[in-house]
Amino acid sequence: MLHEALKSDSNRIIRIIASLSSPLEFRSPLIKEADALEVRLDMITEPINDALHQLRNSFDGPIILTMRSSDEGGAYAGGTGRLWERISPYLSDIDMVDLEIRFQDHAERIKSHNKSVIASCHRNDMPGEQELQNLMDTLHGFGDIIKIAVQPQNQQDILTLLKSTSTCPYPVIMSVTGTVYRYARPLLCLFGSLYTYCYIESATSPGQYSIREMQLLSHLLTPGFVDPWFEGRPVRSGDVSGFLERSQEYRKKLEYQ
Ligand SMILES: O=C1C[C@@](O)(C(=O)O)C[C@@H](O)[C@@H]1O
Repeated sequence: MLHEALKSDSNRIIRIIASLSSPLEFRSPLIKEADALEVRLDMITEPINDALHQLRNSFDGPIILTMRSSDEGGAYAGGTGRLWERISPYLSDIDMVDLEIRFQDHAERIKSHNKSVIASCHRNDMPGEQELQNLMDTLHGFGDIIKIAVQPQNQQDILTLLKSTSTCPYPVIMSVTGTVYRYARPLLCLFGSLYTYCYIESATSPGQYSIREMQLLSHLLTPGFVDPWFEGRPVRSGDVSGFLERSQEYRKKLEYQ
């Protein structure tokens, strides 16, 4: 069980959205270890009013409602006309709605219900730097947070994504689709992406890490978890006495069971 100290550590900058594709996952003990939850309504066939209400009462982080279109990797083929009837019954128990560009006309109505909009775009290719910037501007036109998931083709694309994320003028979630460059998922958080998506029991997109895997990556990659050996001063000139005790104390707080 992830030690609470790990989740509460303000240094942890790789924050996890657990993407849920079945109400059975709502009852997982791992739910509490996510920073936010995404309910993939397009992948759920039965009504979830009661299950979502119970989830709302048991989870204190943001809950996102997503209806991913079949054109962008999801299972929803109902078009924009039916979207409102599908999502409106659940608005009282969620905080944000993920809206693709094709559904942007619903943004103001969602905001009028005091819900935030994650304006999203998912592509199986890799846009250039300028196209990425234009896409960010388009998404910012209707979203409180922008989200872009693209498929890098080479390491240069990864550098482009990291640079675009780190210079993005808006609150951004940047992700990669596919498995070849999945390692970029946690790195994008180190360069400014607000969250990375993971799964609890079944992946909702190729290349996703499980929440357990991402917790470990978050622990190992987040600057606050680097051994306090240097503590900002070179070992040679610093007084290294007490390092072992300090690092053992530090590690005690972060023990995994
Ligand atoms: O947009 C995203 C990111 C995602 O596609 C992923 O690659 O992890 C998973 C989706 O559920 C989510 O809505």
